[in-house]
Amino acid sequence: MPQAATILNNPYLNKGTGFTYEERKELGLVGALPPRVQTLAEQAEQAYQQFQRIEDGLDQRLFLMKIFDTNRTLFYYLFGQHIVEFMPIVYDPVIAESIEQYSEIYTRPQDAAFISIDRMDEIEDTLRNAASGRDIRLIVVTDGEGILGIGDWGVNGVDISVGKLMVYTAAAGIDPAQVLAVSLDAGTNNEQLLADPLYLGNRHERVYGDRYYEMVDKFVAAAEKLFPQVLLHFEDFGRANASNILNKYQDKILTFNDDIQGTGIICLAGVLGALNISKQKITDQTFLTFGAGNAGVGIAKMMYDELLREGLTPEEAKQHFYLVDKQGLLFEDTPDLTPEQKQFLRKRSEFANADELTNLEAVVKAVHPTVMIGTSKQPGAFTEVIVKEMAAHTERPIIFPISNPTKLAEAKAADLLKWTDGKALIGTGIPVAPIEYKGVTYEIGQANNALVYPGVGVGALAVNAKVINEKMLAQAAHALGGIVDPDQPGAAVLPPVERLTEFSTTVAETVAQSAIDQGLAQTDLTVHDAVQAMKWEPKY
Ligand SMILES: NC(=O)c1ccc[n+]([C@@H]2O[C@H](COP(=O)([O-])OP(=O)(O)OC[C@H]3O[C@@H](n4cnc5c(N)ncnc54)[C@H](O)[C@@H]3O)[C@@H](O)[C@H]2O)c1
Ligand SMILES: O=C(O)C[C@H](O)C(=O)O
Ligand SMILES: [Mn+2]
Repeated sequence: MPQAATILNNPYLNKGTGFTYEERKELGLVGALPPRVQTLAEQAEQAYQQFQRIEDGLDQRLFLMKIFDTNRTLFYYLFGQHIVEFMPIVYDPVIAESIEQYSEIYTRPQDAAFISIDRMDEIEDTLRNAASGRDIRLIVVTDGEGILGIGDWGVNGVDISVGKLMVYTAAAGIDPAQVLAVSLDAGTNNEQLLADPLYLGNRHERVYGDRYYEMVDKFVAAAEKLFPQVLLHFEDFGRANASNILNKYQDKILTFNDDIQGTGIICLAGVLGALNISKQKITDQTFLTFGAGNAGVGIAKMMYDELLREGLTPEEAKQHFYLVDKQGLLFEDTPDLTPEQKQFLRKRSEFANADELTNLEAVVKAVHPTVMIGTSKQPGAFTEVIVKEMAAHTERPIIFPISNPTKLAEAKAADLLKWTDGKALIGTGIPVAPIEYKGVTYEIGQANNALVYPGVGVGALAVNAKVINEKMLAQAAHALGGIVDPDQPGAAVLPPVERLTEFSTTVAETVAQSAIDQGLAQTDLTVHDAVQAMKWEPKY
């Protein structure tokens, strides 16, 4: 291929009209671009004007992806300038639409690595080819089985890996040339995809069990071999596999599961922020988690560990938790429990009406939660009756309906404020604009793991941490909670997305310091220098 085309088609190298005349001469680009040389700021302004002419969210995303595909510096410059506006388009909730339509609207692989369970001998080549000589430090991998709350989307799920990585760079500044999105295609049980002639993944049912774990093992081994300093971020795996994978690798390699641990930290941070506002203690709270899957149990575990750190015994701490799933309140004799759910079961003898506790309303009446978190994928499950019942027994109910995307949220923030007369302390999965209620402007915290995983990952990478452990995660949660101004009327329980880059640095430094303090870091740099050294800036 002639040199001009090679450069102009490489998004890591291409500056488009940003190439100076000298560069054009040097690189063999003379005449291959319109004559005018633009600055990055001018290119961004032109792109933003085009963006503003597009109305539909998915079309806006496709436009931004076109820039991502052609000029990654321009993409991140633009993203950095419009972070609040672009987050819901590049990431959740619009990313859900792009995943559902991935095969139909596919144009480019976006540098992802596509691993197939049917070709396990090609795993190493796959990673090597997708990396194309890049020094990979961060992989976001998904098998697409539990995409947000929308279920099994097979290979289409790769978009969540691409999207999560975009947020990493925008928030914590990791060099986009050092990241790799990976799809593990074990098949899909999504009938719609299996019947879709355009579906781009393996057209067979999902493989579980030994062969599945053999694929994961081979992927992990190949990734560690090719990229010895890599962090493996697992995203949107199904409930049956996610914890098994985490438990298998978390003490051996640098890895974490975002849905279990990232979500746990952001919810702990949100609860700490809420308690700063209500001036209450975490040890006085009663936690109800509705939807006890990856996120739900991960959240309960993070809160439970916090109660232990506050000095409660395991027995005392457990008394603060109630898990509710499809079966209702989870008891010791409830059928079909997952191993993770078994950490937080209740005894039927605690209740006079245990057999009636098969739905959320009955459980809320019986246990009077002060913190209620929704990770159930059941839209509208936090009804007016339930929320009013909760609010009748606690001054400032902490309510986080965080199922994604928008259509799956357990409640809308505006309704929660109305039903509790402005008392609810709210966290939502997707961004929500400020809400006026009785003369107060309520800022709504976004309890989405995106506010915290970039800092955690980059902090761990910055000091070459050997593992990511509970202590680092807890300290990350506290670092975020501390950024809230609790005395402002209508204050949010979490810091605003417009300060994402600032608090991602705080989280990164906290995690890096924690790794050093625990003797788990491998660096000679100071924390500040190490985190700064990870930072890539979009500039020519
Ligand atoms: N805001 C965030 O940062 C964040 C992070 C992770 C997950 N989530 C959201 O949480 C939701 C769950 O994700 P996950 O990864 O835990 O999925 P999961 O499949 O592991 O868990 C979902 C749980 O909900 C339960 N459930 C299903 N129907 C129910 C019902 N009628 N009543 C009660 N429980 C029911 C399932 O049995 C399962 O245990 C998704 O919508 C996801 O988008 C949000
Ligand atoms: O992707 C998100 O928006 C958050 C979370 O990881 C989820 O699965 O919903
Ligand atoms: Mn997720």
